[in-house]
Amino acid sequence: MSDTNPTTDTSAVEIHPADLSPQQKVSVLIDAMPWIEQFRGATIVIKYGGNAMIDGTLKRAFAQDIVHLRLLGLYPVVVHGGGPQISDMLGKLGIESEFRGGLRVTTPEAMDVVRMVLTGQVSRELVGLINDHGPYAVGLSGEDAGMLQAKRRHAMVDGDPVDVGLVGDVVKVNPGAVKDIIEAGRIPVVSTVAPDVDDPTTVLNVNADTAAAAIAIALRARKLIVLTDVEGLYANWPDRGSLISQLSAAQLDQLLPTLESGMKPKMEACLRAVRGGVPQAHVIDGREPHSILAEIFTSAGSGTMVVQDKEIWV
Ligand SMILES: Nc1ncnc2c1ncn2[C@@H]1O[C@H](COP(=O)(O)OP(=O)(O)O)[C@@H](O)[C@H]1O
Ligand SMILES: CC(=O)N[C@@H](CCC(=O)OP(=O)(O)O)C(=O)O
Repeated sequence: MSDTNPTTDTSAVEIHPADLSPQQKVSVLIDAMPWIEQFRGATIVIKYGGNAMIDGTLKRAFAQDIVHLRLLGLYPVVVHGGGPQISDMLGKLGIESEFRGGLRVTTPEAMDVVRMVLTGQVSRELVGLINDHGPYAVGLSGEDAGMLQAKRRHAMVDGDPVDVGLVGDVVKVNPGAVKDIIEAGRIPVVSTVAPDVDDPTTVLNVNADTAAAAIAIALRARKLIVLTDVEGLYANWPDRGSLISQLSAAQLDQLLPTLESGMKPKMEACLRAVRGGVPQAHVIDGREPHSILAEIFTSAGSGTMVVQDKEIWV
């Protein structure tokens, strides 16, 4: 593969386990073994986007995959979003909601709702779904044990900075609390609200993709996996034939200015993670049941993988 052309892959095969012969089942296991061995003991940060939380079946499959990772000896850390859920609640409460440059304009009134929905609704639901399998999940927010600190930021619209209210970027991660939970054999589920580094009594709304990248770097994770509602990154969105299966950080750097909001923070997060020392960052399809397992434990992988510049696979 050339240094400038990311690989594209459009193949999608749907097979049910009952359709496999015993020999095929054994080949699947044999294919998975080296990956299980390679990632045993690894911390994997999984960002679960609000748009990927489509229905109960998918959410249960997600929770099951997270528990499978733990049982196979990996250390999953879930960082969740909840943009659509926040918008729904703001709508129900009659509070106007607007995005500028991909960030929600967050008034103090809206911030109360963001915090309530992320920590009191989305986190509780995910913790409950994971704990259906055993007492694994512990929910915590960026406010707990000083885990995250954020600095207020602007959005960029047509090259100009625009005020978006109580919105921040993570500037400091103290991973102690998350590590304690992992060491206790449990699964941290993180909500990305964070105290303002310049005024700790104020809490800021943080984009969950970029927060997940910062957490992955601080935990020295082996992978950041971002689940969303498309197969991965398309070179020519919305051309479904242009899915990129892998690209280097340098290739992504070149592509970033061409990307639209939605995918832009996700790919910025992947770039930040890889440049911050995370060996691989992935964007995968959260609408596909068990796409996390397909990504980690199959040779083909799934979605789009961003790797360090020297690691591009041919
Ligand atoms: N180049 C691209 N490749 C894939 N998706 C893209 C691209 N550009 C824009 N998008 C949009 O980005 C969306 C994913 O971002 P978003 O809606 O913020 O997801 P989430 O809630 O999972 O964080 C996709 O559904 C798609 O509409
Ligand atoms: C500043 C900002 O825009 N914050 C996001 C936080 C939630 C989020 O990122 O959720 P998804 O991953 O589901 O998009 C918001 O208020 O929607």
